[in-house]
Amino acid sequence: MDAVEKSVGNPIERFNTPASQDGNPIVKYRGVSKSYGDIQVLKDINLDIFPSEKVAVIGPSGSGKTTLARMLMTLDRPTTGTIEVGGQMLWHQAMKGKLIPANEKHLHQIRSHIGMVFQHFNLFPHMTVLGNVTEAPIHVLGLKRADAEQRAMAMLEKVGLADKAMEYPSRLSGGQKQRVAIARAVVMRPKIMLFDEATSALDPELVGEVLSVIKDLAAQRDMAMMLITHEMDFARDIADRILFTDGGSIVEQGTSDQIFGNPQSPRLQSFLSRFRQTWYMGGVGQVSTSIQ
Ligand SMILES: Nc1ncnc2c1ncn2[C@@H]1O[C@H](COP(=O)(O)OP(=O)(O)OP(=O)(O)O)[C@@H](O)[C@H]1O
Repeated sequence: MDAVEKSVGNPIERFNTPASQDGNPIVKYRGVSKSYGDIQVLKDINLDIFPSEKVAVIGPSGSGKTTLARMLMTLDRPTTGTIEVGGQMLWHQAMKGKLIPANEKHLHQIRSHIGMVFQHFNLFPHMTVLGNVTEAPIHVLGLKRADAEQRAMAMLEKVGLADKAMEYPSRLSGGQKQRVAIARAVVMRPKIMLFDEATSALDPELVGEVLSVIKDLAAQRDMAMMLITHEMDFARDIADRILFTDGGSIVEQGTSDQIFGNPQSPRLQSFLSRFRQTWYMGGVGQVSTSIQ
């Protein structure tokens, strides 16, 4: 056991399953670890996320937040441990301790339950906004074009971009592109949406419009969300539960009042004090609520 592991110990857990949940998590991580060569990036993660629960993940740069999400997106595989989505295993333990993927058809089906929004929007530049949002409903869900367009227009309405349906991405602002990316993911009606620093690549004046769309979706939609963010106020406003990661472990988790108002672990206290300092140093006219 290395020095970091010793100091981590068991996570500080002050989170009880909400009374409204039926006890069946939509996502289950069990003993998930990830190493790149000799470097252990995630250490024995155990995590349940419940239907419609909004979970924010905060922590210093390099603490493993994105890796945690990449495993769930099936973009990368755990070195050990298992992850289930909707009761289905993403990766199976195979002989001699090696992990093998679920078969392609199975993975494809599970992936359709997971929506993802990244820092970079990755829209198809040669398609209109409407084309971007209807692509997956037509080709993955097999909807008829007219049905897909009706569903897509309703989503574009929700993100405030119905009037841009026939525009090409190159004619949109960064904030608008990210709202299209959100519409494109949510139109699939996923069981869980992952947002990985969805506003980090945006100019500061465009951040608010994207956060506000995500907040609206969180309030209206009966789907779970995992939100990796450096925006502390956003995490506080939106999350039912906040996870603090450091050194590849979930060090502490709780409600936003617990995490921000009464942090227990010295590492979370130190992380938040840096944030408060950044906030304070933002000074007049530019109050920064994010840290890197
Ligand atoms: N493909 C890879 N090969 C080697 N190391 C990697 C790889 N991907 C991530 N890492 C390392 O894993 C650690 C965790 O990275 P990760 O991106 O999950 O952190 P993070 O908390 O999301 O950071 P940030 O807030 O800066 O995005 C980092 O030290 C990173 O350098």
